[in-house]
Order: sequence, then C-alpha cells, then structure tokens
Amino acid sequence: MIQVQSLNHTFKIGKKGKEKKIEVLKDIDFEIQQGEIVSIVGKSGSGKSTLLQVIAGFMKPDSGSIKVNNTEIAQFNEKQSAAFRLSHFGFIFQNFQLLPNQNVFENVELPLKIKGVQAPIRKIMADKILSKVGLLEFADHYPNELSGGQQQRVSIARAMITNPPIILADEPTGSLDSQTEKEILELILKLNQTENITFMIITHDEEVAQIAHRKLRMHDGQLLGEKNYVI
Ligand SMILES: Nc1ncnc2c1ncn2[C@@H]1O[C@H](COP(=O)(O)OP(=O)(O)OP(=O)(O)O)[C@@H](O)[C@H]1O
Repeated sequence: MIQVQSLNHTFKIGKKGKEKKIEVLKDIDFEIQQGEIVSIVGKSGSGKSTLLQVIAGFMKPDSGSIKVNNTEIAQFNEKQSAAFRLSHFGFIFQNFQLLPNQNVFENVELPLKIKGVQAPIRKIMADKILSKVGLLEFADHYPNELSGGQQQRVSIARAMITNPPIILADEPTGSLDSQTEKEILELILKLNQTENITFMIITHDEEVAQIAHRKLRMHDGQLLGEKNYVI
C-alpha cells in the first residue's frame, strides 16, 4: 500500500549565504501493507514528524520515491498533493486540530464539504461515523465543551469520514492521560479490525507503539528495521 524508497530530505537553516544543511531523512526505505498498524518510534528530533509530513505531501522530499497504491506521489505539486490527500489519507494530531468555532458535527463533516459532497449525504455519513466513535449525542457540542479523549474521538471521526485507506497519526495520545490513552488506542485497534484502516503512528511512547503489528525506529534520520529494533 505504501512503498518508500531511498527517501532523503534536508532542511536549510540560517541566513542566505551562511546556510547550514540538516539532513533529516537519510535514505529511508520501508513498506506498509494494507490493514497493518505500523508505529514509528524515536527520540525527539530524530525526524519522525518530517517523515509523516513528507509522506502526506505537505513537504516535497529532496529525492526518493513514495508510492501509495502504486501511484508515485513524491514529486506531486501542491494541488495534486491536496487532491491525493483528500482521497487517501486521514490525519490525527496530538493537539486534535479541531476548529473551535464549529461544533462536533461541523468539524466531522468538513472534509466532505471540501470534497463537494451535498449536505443530506454529509449528514448521513457524519452521523454514522459519530455513532461509531460513540459521540452522536455530542454532535452539537463545541470542542471546548469536550474532554481531551472526546476531542480526539472527534478528530478520528473527521479523519475517517472520507473513507481513507490510511490514517497518519502524529502522537495521537500525546495530550491524554493514561486511561484516556488506553481508550483511544482501543478505538484505533477496533477501526483497524472492523474497517481495515491502515495506520502509521508516530510516537515516542513505547506503550502506544506496542499496539502496532510492526515497530520501526527512527534514529538520527535513519529508519531502523525490525531486526534492529531495540527498546
Ligand atoms: N521547518 C524546519 N526547518 C528547519 N529544521 C527543521 C524544520 N522542521 C524540523 N526541523 C529539524 O528537523 C529535525 C527533525 O525534526 P522532526 O520534527 O521531524 O523530529 P521528531 O522526531 O518528530 O521530533 P519530536 O518527537 O520532538 O516531534 C530536528 O532537528 C528539527 O529541528
């Protein structure tokens, strides 16, 4: 489903003429199969978020190949990336990234609105997803009226509403207490099993990593395979 080959990315920092280059992704190779949960763990600054951003098309890599369902996406322009994202990726972030002045229902239906889906269909789909994540009765609540775990459920519902084959999650439980973390991880496992959604989860939390079928480790811009995985 996702095949990444020889992926490299460098950031340039500092003033023009005196720029310093930081190699953040170094020759990354890996594959994710449909229906897998893969976690990518590593210390702060090892390049995990950059890898996710590059796969999602928010940043263009310097070189290398990213194939999703056999489509080469590494050198897509912004418009192509945005269209591809909408139909292939859902996102979950540590800080939920919900719109504060939109209620739960409006936050969840937003990707469908962007896709141009008509209101009555949006309503049916959003209600269905909200009941899957156990939040139907909170549809008219605003994000600041919800607990952290509930807000993350809303963002999971929003990630799923377009039926993406893969969800990219960056520290999905990073802002949650341990009981709520457990509930969100159970929800991710349930969605993986019942909907066959593939998850790539970036985390520095070994407990989160444990739910994955496969664990990969980022170290200083390099991705170490399972054979090299040491806790
Ligand atoms: N936009 C940017 N410009 C310059 N350097 C950047 C930029 N974004 C990230 N970096 C650098 O790239 C390296 C990897 O950052 P990245 O955020 O990918 O790491 P991470 O493993 O996700 O860390 P964390 O767990 O703290 O989120 C760091 O040294 C960071 O300072």
